[in-house]
Amino acid sequence: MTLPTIKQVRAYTLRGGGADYHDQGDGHWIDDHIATPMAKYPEYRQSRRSFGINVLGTLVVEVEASDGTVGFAVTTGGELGAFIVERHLARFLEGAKVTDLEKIWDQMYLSTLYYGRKGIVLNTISGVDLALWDLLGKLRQEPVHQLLGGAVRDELQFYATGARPDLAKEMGFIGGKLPLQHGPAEGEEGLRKNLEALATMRERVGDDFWLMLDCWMSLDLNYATRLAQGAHEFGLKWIEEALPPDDYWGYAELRRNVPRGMLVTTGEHEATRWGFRLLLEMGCCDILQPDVGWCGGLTELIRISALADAHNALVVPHGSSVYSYHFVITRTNSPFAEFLMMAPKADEVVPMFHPQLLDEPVPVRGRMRASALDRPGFGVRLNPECALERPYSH
Ligand SMILES: C[C@H](O)[C@H](O)CC(=O)C(=O)O
Ligand SMILES: [Mg+2]
Repeated sequence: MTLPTIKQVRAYTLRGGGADYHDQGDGHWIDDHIATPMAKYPEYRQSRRSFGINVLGTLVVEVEASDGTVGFAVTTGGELGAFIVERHLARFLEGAKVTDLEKIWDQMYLSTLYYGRKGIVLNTISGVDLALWDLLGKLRQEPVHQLLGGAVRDELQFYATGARPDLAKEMGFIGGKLPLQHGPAEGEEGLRKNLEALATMRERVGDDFWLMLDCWMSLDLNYATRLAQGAHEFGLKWIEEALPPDDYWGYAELRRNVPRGMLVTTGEHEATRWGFRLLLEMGCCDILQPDVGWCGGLTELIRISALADAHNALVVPHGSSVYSYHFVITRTNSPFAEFLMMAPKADEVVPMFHPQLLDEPVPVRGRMRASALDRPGFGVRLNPECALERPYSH
């Protein structure tokens, strides 16, 4: 079978929610006094947008094949990502075979090593990689999960991240992950409020519903240990991203410190097989949470997942909508998935990358049939009502 070659790569930016899911308006739960590493500065405590959590915006990568078929993907990356795609990475794609995913990944990664390795560069490489998978699926008229080896179960099960696990329970999710609101700078009173919020939620959801805390890199080892110990009586299932992502040593110690049965999870701000290898070999966590749009894309996630499996660790990707759904359904060591509640009050299910994608599937009663993913590529379209800008070209 002769497949076309890659004719052109284009990068666009988009604002307003979607892949940069922190880019929301006022009154959204996701920006309401959430503990962050910046919360030690009181002026940046109430809102994450105040310190720039939404400065990047969405990056849209389009890859057009010589027969006119277009694959695309969205991730967090905005104008910086667009520059990297247009002025640097495009050269490794244009003229290449559409099946050259491994070679293209290797060239993108190696050629950016001198300024890349993690962060925005890996977000961008992920976006290009996901657009290539989408293109390949469209050309072969197969969903990406089929290209990955096929579904290992009939449906996905989701836990929900948001301010209202009690409503998530009513909506059929298997668990709820609350954002931690107070960091160490808010002292003993903050710690008490954090535990009270968990206790209140436990009371509302009853004993059998999973409750987790997302600490978004905001704590230190001592505080995280005390929080975990205090949270044990309220049945906390896992403590997530308690420490800054570079503190591998702290995570290893936290994992030894937490009460028996409580899990330590992290990885949404980690990238590549080498970053995850550190987390695994140092015994930092029980569940790895790579974001498919940030960790190096699907091509890299396949490697991360195999490495995790050999260490008996689960992989439950962070957010990332369809890019995560197509992966999780194909892996036995990814038994469930995350759903980020993007409704401002976390009181209804809206597509995670709303409004940027059309045909984005959503969980119904906390579940998604594999058949909901049975369209070519990732099965989504760009919403033509969202205004694309192309800041650079080549
Ligand atoms: C709620 C968290 O602070 C963050 O916005 C999302 C996240 O870390 C997660 O979904 O996990
Ligand atoms: Mg998280």
